[in-house]
Amino acid sequence: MTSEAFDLIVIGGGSGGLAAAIRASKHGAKVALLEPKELGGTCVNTGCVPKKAMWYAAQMAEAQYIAMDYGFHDKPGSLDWPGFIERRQAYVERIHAKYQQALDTGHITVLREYGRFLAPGRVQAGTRELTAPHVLIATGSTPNRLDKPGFDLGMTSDGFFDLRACPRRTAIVGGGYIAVELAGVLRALGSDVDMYVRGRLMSGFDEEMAYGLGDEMRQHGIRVHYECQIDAVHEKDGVLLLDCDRGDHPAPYDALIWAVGRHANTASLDIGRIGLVTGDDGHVEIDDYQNTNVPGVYAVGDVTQRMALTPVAVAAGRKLADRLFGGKPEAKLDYQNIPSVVFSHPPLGTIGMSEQQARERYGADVHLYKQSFVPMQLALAHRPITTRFKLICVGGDSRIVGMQMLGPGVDEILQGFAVAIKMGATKADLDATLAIHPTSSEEMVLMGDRVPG
Ligand SMILES: Cc1cc2nc3c(=O)[nH]c(=O)nc-3n(C[C@H](O)[C@H](O)[C@H](O)COP(=O)(O)OP(=O)(O)OC[C@H]3O[C@@H](n4cnc5c(N)ncnc54)[C@H](O)[C@@H]3O)c2cc1C
Ligand SMILES: NC(=O)c1ccc[n+]([C@@H]2O[C@H](COP(=O)([O-])OP(=O)(O)OC[C@H]3O[C@@H](n4cnc5c(N)ncnc54)[C@H](O)[C@@H]3O)[C@@H](O)[C@H]2O)c1
Repeated sequence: MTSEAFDLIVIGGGSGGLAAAIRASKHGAKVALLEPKELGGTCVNTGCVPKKAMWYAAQMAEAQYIAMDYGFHDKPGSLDWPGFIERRQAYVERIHAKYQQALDTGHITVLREYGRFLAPGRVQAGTRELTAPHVLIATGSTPNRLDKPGFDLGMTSDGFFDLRACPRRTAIVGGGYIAVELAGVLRALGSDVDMYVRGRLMSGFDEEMAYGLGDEMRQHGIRVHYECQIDAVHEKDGVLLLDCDRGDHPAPYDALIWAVGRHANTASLDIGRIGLVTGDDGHVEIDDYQNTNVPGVYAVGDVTQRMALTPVAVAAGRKLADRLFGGKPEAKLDYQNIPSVVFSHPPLGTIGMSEQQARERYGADVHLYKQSFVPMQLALAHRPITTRFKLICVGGDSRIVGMQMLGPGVDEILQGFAVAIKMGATKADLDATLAIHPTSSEEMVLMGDRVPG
């Protein structure tokens, strides 16, 4: 086996790995990147990008009904699903090409192979052996399936992206990001959707917002079954039947989607050889600087299970490259106040703490401001989707420690407020900002008195 020396070996060409490799090459490092599949990883190929494309299609489907309410008399049409998938895939391929170009510009050696540790600074890639003082694990995660009878009859989010038509009736198991997002998309595109949720929707999110989302999803025609587990799945006459622990006998389905979390991709890495420490659920343990327990071996992104979001993987990868090669020995990602949007129907935006987390940390010092309203666009259409804004504040100066929003448009509203919160904004800073009228976002700077309690 020939051996080639690099400054950095990156294992995984998804969001985190690409960001680290490209940034390190800009700092002059000689980099090898290992990726056996398409460039871009989960986000580009089976995550954010195709998901958002489907979400946009779903928004278009809904807009047709709003347009009819406004007096446009055309009948709503249904999506040319295969045609749209082609358009979606063409967009994804443009992203692949852009990544390839950036890798070429950085003179990064790309090997379309799985990486496997031979020793801490030695990695096998097919028939080649690579060495480097620094190795980054950025191998991401894979969707879970539960281990119960008939469970292989269902698909995961990966399978959803392979669909070539809208299933007539869909069951979704899970109540997290992927479950609520796919439920909203499928419903809007014409599927009859049931959700089976072990506890509540979006656990870890602000409870009031999560139940608010459940209410809106119900209004949207999605049946949400709370505190319900599926024990087995059967196929009969071409349809899927579920056994539910509550003894219900749900209707037959054409498709079943498992959205029950993801596990870290470490199996292919042979981490036993280097004594890498992983957590109970298999994720790679890291410190604040993305160091693992093995000197010279780092990890970023979903494989660490620390806020499994693309911008987090990207920022962690870039900070690490800056620290190792960019003369910034203290560079690290600040994991506080990371904004996130769930592309549900309607979307849910969050930054900072939920009310429950704030009360646990600050007790009686927590106070709230709330606003709810029907957005003008929908009031005109007689579609009473309620937008909910909630500010979670602490202290005499009402410093904002959490901002929660649920409603149409919040996916684009949150980012600007996230800047303010990162800068330490107080309620008085919002009050001092003039409204942009008439918008939904203006309600965030027009909130009245504290909510009692
Ligand atoms: C359906 C869905 C929707 C999502 N939507 C959003 C969203 O809207 N916004 C958002 O911020 N996040 C979203 N996410 C999460 C986001 O996709 C991930 O957080 C992000 O892709 C993580 O990047 P990563 O680099 O850690 O891993 P990945 O992007 O998964 O990349 C890991 C790469 O490593 C490769 N690999 C694995 N093992 C090896 C090996 N041994 N050798 C070499 N290569 C290997 C894999 O092939 C893969 O390409 C979504 C995820 C899903 C599943
Ligand atoms: N818009 C976005 O930014 C976006 C979108 C999709 C995914 N993501 C990221 O990807 C990650 C993975 O998404 P996800 O939806 O798979 O995970 P998740 O952690 O958000 O949700 C997992 C769900 O599965 C349920 N679950 C787990 N084990 C179960 C069991 N044994 N039986 C029944 N239910 C069970 C949980 O209760 C939870 O409702 C997310 O945490 C998020 O970080 C982000």
